[in-house]
Amino acid sequence: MAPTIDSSSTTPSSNPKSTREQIAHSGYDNEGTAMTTEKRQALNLNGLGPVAVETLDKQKRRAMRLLRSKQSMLEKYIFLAQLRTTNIRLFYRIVMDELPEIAPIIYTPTVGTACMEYSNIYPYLAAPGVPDGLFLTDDSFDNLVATIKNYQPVAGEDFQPDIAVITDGSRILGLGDLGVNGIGIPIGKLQLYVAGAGIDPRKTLPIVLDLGTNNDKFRQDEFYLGLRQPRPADDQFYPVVDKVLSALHTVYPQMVIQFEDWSSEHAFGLLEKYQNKIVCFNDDIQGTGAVILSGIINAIRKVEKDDGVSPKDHRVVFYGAGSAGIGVAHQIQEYFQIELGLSEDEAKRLFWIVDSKGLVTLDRGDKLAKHKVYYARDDNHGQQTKELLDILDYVKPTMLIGLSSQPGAFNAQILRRMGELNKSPVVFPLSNPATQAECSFEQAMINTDNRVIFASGTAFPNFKIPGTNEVKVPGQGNNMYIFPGVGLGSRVARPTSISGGMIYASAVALADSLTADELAQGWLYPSLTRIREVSAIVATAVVEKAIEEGIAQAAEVKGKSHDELLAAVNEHMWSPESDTFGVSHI
Ligand SMILES: NC(=O)C1=CN([C@@H]2O[C@H](COP(=O)(O)OP(=O)(O)OC[C@H]3O[C@@H](n4cnc5c(N)ncnc54)[C@H](OP(=O)(O)O)[C@@H]3O)[C@@H](O)[C@H]2O)C=CC1
Ligand SMILES: CC(=O)C(=O)O
Ligand SMILES: [Mg+2]
Repeated sequence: MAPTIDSSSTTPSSNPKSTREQIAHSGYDNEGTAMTTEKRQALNLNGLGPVAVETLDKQKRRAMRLLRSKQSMLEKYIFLAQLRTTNIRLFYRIVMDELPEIAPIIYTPTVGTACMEYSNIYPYLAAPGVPDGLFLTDDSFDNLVATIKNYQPVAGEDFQPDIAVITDGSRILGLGDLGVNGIGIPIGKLQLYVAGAGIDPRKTLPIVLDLGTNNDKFRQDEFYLGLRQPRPADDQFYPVVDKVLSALHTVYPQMVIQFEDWSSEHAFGLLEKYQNKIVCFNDDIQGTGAVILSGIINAIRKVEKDDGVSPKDHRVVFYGAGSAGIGVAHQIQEYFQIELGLSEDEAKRLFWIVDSKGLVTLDRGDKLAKHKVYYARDDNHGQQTKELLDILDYVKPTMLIGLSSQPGAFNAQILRRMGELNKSPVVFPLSNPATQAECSFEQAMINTDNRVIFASGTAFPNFKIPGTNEVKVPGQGNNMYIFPGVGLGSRVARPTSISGGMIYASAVALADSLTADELAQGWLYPSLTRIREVSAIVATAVVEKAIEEGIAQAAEVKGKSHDELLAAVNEHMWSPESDTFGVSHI
């Protein structure tokens, strides 16, 4: 509990030092210039700042002016990170009000730069004594439990997290193995949980499991802050992860765990092992699968309406066969089976998967990773195709989906070919951050005579069609539209596990969440400015599916109508104004 303050009096606290320290060490308690004169007196802060008492809105306008004056995106990231640890309320007011401007700073693409630089900037990000993430490594079970309990973001307040995002830093966006520097990703994802789905910031737990790194450059960098050792082999890796997850589950049995940016060689195995044991999901496999299915549903509807293409006539090339590519393929396949009535075999035959060695086939001669085998083609008659252009000529796809982290892979020739093959080619270069994207929106527009149906993982600028006043807005196919709603829905329904049905329901709900105006503009995804409304829709669908499947444990959701569930979901949402933040409620 926070130090007790007599709310009926303005007498200085009997222990002013501890109160001051608490404010200095907690962005949850510090209101900065918004603190009333009465509170300042009660906390014995007289003379420790200028007299002005400001509104949150005025604080926000000043902070935005300073933020916009910063030259580089990394400086903006650092500024916001510092703001977050010194004044949480102001930070989230800004993130929520200005999400389209702030998301590219706290999330992709800048979070990628911040992770690359994390060891250089870490000491300057947080206020002294304020933890901004939990750093775990291989240890005994008892020590892990003690370390987990040691993470208390608000001094003296009982910490009961709703959601943890955990990475081992082995595949950070499309930037590879960044070791302990990967902590920036769970931090950024959880900020979107707060801004996008109203998860209480005091109930979020960002975790990096530092088991070393295979990034030689980092291991030799004098400023690198993680363990300077190679990553363990699988016979060591899996037992350590098991111990860590058991410790987390022991301390916080109700907490939802989101796996994030684990290398594909482990991501599938971990999901398979834990998805029915603990309440967890893998964002790169399932969150990405759902968000891209949602965009594809709207693309299918659009080309059917505009060009008369039958949904069953789509052929999809996946460029990239990692956790994201295969996760997306499975999710779209489910749609083809459920909504279009195709058999499993018919649906799966509409997909061609490409990895670094070319088209994935059963007779290619190499040992395929387990997650690729299901989609490996057996109808290639011995022919192996390596180049993407040849693959396009062979498959004649209607859709090209990039999850390869290969910048420029969708070059002018590839894009032109997609434009020749289709009236409205669907091209999704989804790799992150923007430096890793397979192509930009501008390139896709120019090389398809502006006919492309487009979504990218990182937001690209709008495109003004030359010689006209028409401005086209690119879609952003990023799992940030899904994971906040899945987490919130799981928090509300308290399911025994997060089922495939719940993930599928989240995708369909997102696809159906666009307004008539958004659809009329040809958008595939809703505006980010509506993220809370959209997350509530997604979360409600998740809760309803959990109830339908009989796995929801929360008694209060059972027997409720759709509107009642939507209201219950909205009631769960935290907002900066509704929070009194420890000592500030005097
Ligand atoms: N938009 C979004 O919401 C999301 C985007 N992503 C992005 O997706 C990307 C991939 O993530 P993930 O699947 O986990 O990563 P992986 O590294 O596991 O997968 C990358 C895949 O791309 C393949 N690849 C590499 N080079 C080539 C090449 N020259 N030609 C064809 N294929 C190639 C790899 O082949 P091989 O198997 O042979 O090595 C591998 O199958 C990342 O950039 C990530 O940021 C991820 C999640 C969400
Ligand atoms: C968005 C995301 O999760 C990724 O690029 O890994
Ligand atoms: Mg990810």
